Amino acid sequence: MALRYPLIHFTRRAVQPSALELLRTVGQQHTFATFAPPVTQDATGSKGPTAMVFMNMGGPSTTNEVGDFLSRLFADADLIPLGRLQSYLGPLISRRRTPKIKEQYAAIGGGSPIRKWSEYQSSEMCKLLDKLSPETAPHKPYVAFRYADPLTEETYNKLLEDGFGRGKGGRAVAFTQYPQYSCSTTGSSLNELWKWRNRLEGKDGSAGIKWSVIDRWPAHPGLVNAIAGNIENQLATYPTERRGDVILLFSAHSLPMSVVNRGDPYPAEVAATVHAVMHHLNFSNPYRLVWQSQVGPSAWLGAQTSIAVEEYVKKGHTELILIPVAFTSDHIETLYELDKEVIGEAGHEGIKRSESLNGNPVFIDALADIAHKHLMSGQSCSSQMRLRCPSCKSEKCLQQKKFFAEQGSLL
Ligand SMILES: C=CC1=C(C)c2cc3[nH]c(cc4nc(cc5[nH]c(cc1n2)c(C)c5CCC(=O)O)C(CCC(=O)O)=C4C)c(C)c3C=C
Ligand code: FES
Ligand SMILES: [Fe+2]
Repeated sequence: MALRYPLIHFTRRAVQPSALELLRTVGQQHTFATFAPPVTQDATGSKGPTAMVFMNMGGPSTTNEVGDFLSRLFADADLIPLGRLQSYLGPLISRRRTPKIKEQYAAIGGGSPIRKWSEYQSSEMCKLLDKLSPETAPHKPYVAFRYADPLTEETYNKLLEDGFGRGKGGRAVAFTQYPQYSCSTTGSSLNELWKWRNRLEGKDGSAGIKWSVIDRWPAHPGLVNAIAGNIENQLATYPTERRGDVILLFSAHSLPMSVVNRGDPYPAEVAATVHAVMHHLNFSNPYRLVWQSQVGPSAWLGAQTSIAVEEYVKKGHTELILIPVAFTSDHIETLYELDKEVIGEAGHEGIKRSESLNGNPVFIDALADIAHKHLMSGQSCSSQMRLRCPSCKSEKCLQQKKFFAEQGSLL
């Protein structure tokens, strides 16, 4: 069998809180021990508490966690299908890849900031949501990662300890933090959530947690506004007379062509984000969407970000802004791949990057609005999520989608 992953070549108000402020805020999160167990309706008319579960891939918080992170990632057949050899090849590839990736995390400060940002974003969003949606308050923030702590299993157990499910009912919203849906990212997180739901609550799930899913939000006006604000901030650093000629290079994590050809919705949804941002900016600048972070020798969706920058420089374009568009916080692919490799190696001071969303208050308002609209809609998931990829053969996808769709109306 051919080895697909051969052993190792393999704003507006964008004021970011300081690390200290962050710690303080996270420390002030609602402590759930004080919450009453879920009820259908309390004396104030609230149907809460409502658990708001932020789903994402996660990342190693320290370099010591890189090995475990990669071994979970290469064990995920929804992301990297290695067939019957998965349990043999996955650990082998991840072990061989660990030293290189460890160095990259060391170079960006010793770990991924994703946990810190996810905890901050979810707790800030819940505070806003308590005001926007008293009917479903209080809202309790949770984070469930696919490959790093807190893992989905741990978070599901926490939900049960906190009085949701197992005969007590209660409502939880699985809120993907990937704005654009891919079966390799959000799909994988939902498969994992569904797996732990079956293992920890049993398949019949009588008075189990009532789940609904926010499965995509690629063109939400708040997301668009936050990305556009960051671009405008960076554009303002160029001289006025040349500002309109700066190339805007939107960059998203690529997908293997096998996933694209299966009919994955991600490329079209990323393009929808880019178009909405450019519309918001009144198409002020020339732009392109390019794709980064290809791994291994198989064919991936292009044009590749690093090559696009090199080629534009060769054509004499040395003023361009790279814009991360498919991830909501910093990670090695912004801080290492874009900043150190692509921009660092290009060696032109006119080549810059717009900020990631991180703690941007415009973005946190957007999260609250997305969640509020979802809670008011009563929908268990979007109609788009009910449809499988045309060439999907996965029984897991079929059952998972059926489960979430059958949660029915939540009003
Ligand atoms: C929306 C974003 C992402 C998509 C789509 C995605 C698909 C995808 N990724 C791999 C393989 C790897 N990804 C790795 C790291 C990684 N991936 C994303 C995002 C998406 N991936 C991020 C943000 C990160 C970095 C996390 C961080 O904390 O910094 C890795 C591990 C790193 C490495 O070994 O290079 C692999 C491997 C595939 C195969 C895939 C689509 C099928
Ligand atoms: S792979 Fe897309 S629905 Fe199964
Ligand atoms: Fe990835």
